[in-house]
Amino acid sequence: MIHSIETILADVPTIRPHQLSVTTMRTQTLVLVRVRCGDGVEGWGEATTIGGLNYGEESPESIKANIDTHIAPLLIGKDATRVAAAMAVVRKAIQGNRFAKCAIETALLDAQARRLGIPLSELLGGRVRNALPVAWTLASGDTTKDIAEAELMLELRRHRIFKLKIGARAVHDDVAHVLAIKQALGNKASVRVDVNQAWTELQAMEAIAALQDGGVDLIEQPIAAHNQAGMARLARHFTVPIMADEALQGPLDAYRYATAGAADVFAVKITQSAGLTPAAQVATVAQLSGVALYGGTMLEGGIGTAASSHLFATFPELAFGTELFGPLLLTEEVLQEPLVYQDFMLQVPGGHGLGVTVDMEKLGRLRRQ
Ligand SMILES: O=C(O)/C=C\C=C/C(=O)O
Ligand SMILES: [Mn+2]
Repeated sequence: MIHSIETILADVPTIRPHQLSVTTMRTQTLVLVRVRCGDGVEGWGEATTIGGLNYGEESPESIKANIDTHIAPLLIGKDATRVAAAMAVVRKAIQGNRFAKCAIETALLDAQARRLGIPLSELLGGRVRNALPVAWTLASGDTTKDIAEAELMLELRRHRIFKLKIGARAVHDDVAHVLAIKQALGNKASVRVDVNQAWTELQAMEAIAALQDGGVDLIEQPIAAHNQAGMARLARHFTVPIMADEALQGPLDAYRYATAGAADVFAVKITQSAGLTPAAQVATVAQLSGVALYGGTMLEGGIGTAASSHLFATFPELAFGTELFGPLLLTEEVLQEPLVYQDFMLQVPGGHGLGVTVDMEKLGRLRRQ
């Protein structure tokens, strides 16, 4: 049975400032959940988010408080081998708190997969691939630095798909920034943008026309998450694919977006979907409705990145790859063995459960006491 649930916060500096339209990150606060079971098996999950409360409505501190106070007590003593039943109790009793729910479900599924001696992916329907393409985000805030960084990533054969964070500057300046990078990289790389909701629909109409002409391959969440009708107009108006990210807070949003034709692509995020199971439902809605898929990140460390990789490995189609580079943005590694990134791909861990192990000595030094 479930013996204990511990939520650990660890502040890790990023390798460089990471500028989004909603915040500039210099550290990432990892939110790790450790579940220990009566049979000695333990499972891990992650609920890391971006910029405190700048990006979403849960913060590391609120996630820990709500797990410790409201969620863990529901689960202590429950049967650890019946994950769906345990999560049904949580989903019935707890409103919202999607990131917290994801970390709990991941930890329970990690433990159960370890108990069964199989990789987590095989508990999620089974993987169809062992490696995933991984994009890199250029977000230093300086066009010249971004171009140099992209050239380095190409040379290292680590990334050839680049996502540019824009929306903080004037539309004209952002467009010039993106086109300069696309110009510099040519067809050696795919260049995409993520606006993180920053534009009005009118700004998006003007900017996306220029980006489409400039050879940009994907436009992520250009306008407010609540403006579904606007996203549908943009998706119909442009040939460049429009991707929904913040708009997708679970399978019901996916269903509404798919039936309204409000996006060409869905960014699947396990935390934003409130868990691996609902994230799989988001992907199924996409597959059934002809919406393409992209594996998103919340800049998690190794635990959340591994969990996402196990789920994304089960998707029959993953037309736009993933952005599972979170650990590469951090200056400290919390896993005993880092995830393997090579030949522009992330290797989906083998082994039992998540297939990774936390370095407790390292985490002990990084965690908030
Ligand atoms: O910040 C990054 O580099 C990647 C993704 C983060 C959030 C998002 O996709 O909105
Ligand atoms: Mn995004």
